[in-house]
Amino acid sequence: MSDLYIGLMSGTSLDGIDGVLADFSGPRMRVTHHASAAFAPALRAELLALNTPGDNELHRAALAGNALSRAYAEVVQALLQRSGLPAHAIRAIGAHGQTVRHRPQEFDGTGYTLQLLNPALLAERTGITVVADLRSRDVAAGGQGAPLVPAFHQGIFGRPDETVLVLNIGGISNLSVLGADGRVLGFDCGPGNALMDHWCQLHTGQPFDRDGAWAATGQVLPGLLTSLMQEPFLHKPPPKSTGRDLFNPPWLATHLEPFGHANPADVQATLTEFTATACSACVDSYKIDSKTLAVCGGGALNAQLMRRLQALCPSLQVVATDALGLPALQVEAAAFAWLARQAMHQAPGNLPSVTGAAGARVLGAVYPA
Ligand SMILES: Nc1ncnc2c1ncn2[C@@H]1O[C@H](COP(=O)(O)OP(=O)(O)OP(=O)(O)O)[C@@H](O)[C@H]1O
Ligand SMILES: CC(=O)N[C@H]1[C@@H]2OC[C@@H](O2)[C@@H](O)[C@@H]1O[C@H](C)C(=O)O
Repeated sequence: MSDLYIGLMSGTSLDGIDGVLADFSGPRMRVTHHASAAFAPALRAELLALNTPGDNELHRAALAGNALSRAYAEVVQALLQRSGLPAHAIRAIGAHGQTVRHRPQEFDGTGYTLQLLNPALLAERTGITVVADLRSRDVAAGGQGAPLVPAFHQGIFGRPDETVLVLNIGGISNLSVLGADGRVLGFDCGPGNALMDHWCQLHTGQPFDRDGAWAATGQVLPGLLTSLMQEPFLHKPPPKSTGRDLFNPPWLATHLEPFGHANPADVQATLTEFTATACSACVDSYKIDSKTLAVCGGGALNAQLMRRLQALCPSLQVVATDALGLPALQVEAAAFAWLARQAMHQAPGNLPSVTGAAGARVLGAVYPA
């Protein structure tokens, strides 16, 4: 049996799907192929709409899950084509799905986390075993169900001689603290790109601020930054996770109200500074003997954000994970390939030290080929 897995991730940025083909047969996992696909505009709009309560949600969510699964299957086909491998060479696909609600430990004490997908359709279309719904078991065990990547980060980036810090800046940002002694912490820091993307789309028609070039033309508004930083989530101790349920356009609008006539470029500069400040505050509490802050996710490509992170973390060298051997845009998808492998080996995928779950658990539901 091969030791090849596919990981598929579509995250809170809602920009599209990242897929990797990962080979676990050597001493270190190796990504051999990467493919990505932007969402079709109608699918993106529907997934975004499904993040908030609306009419006929169950039906719409089921159809969006089907459409997403077809789009996932196309990314799988692209990976197979690029690698020249047949479907049966792949042991399993780890498929994240699209988070549309994330409310762990709320309401009835357990809460829920919901990633849209039709894993049965994905297995049917690809002929490959699918591992999906990778967060629910951790939530059922009293955990946050997120972040799940720290255990994978430890295997790839951990070092015996320093505490390595890995910051993922997707729609939401999360930090992994990889202790030299093998202990791992991790939690969501708060905003990543989601608010910046929303503001950029609204005022420039572009889906994101390429390289942070627009933000770089603005001036940070100190009053707005102070107001944004007062969000209670940012001051809660871990374990903690968040999402678009909190950091969304209405949340931003409330904070913007007193700054009604602000220059849009200044607001973009402030949102970029907000992400950098919220992340650097997390880093500050955990940097101990660290020398490097390794950044992954699309935020690593935002040059202005990276400059601001470096300015706010002067004792660390801020680099994209590319410098450590895994390109920033491949890390999350690779983590879901690893999570699928864990599930297929009946091995735990979560870290109770990160999510707060009652114990280590095998994550995911398996849909055989
Ligand atoms: N060249 C670039 N310049 C600035 N920002 C960029 C660039 N490329 C990507 N991004 C940002 O990265 C985002 C995508 O990041 P990523 O794919 O890591 O997010 P995600 O996986 O959806 O989120 P999450 O980690 O929260 O699940 C885009 O929406 C955009 O904001
Ligand atoms: C519920 C959910 O989808 N959470 C995502 C999201 O995107 C970033 C951050 O919020 C993180 O907690 C998580 O993703 C990564 C892959 C994780 O679980 O580690």
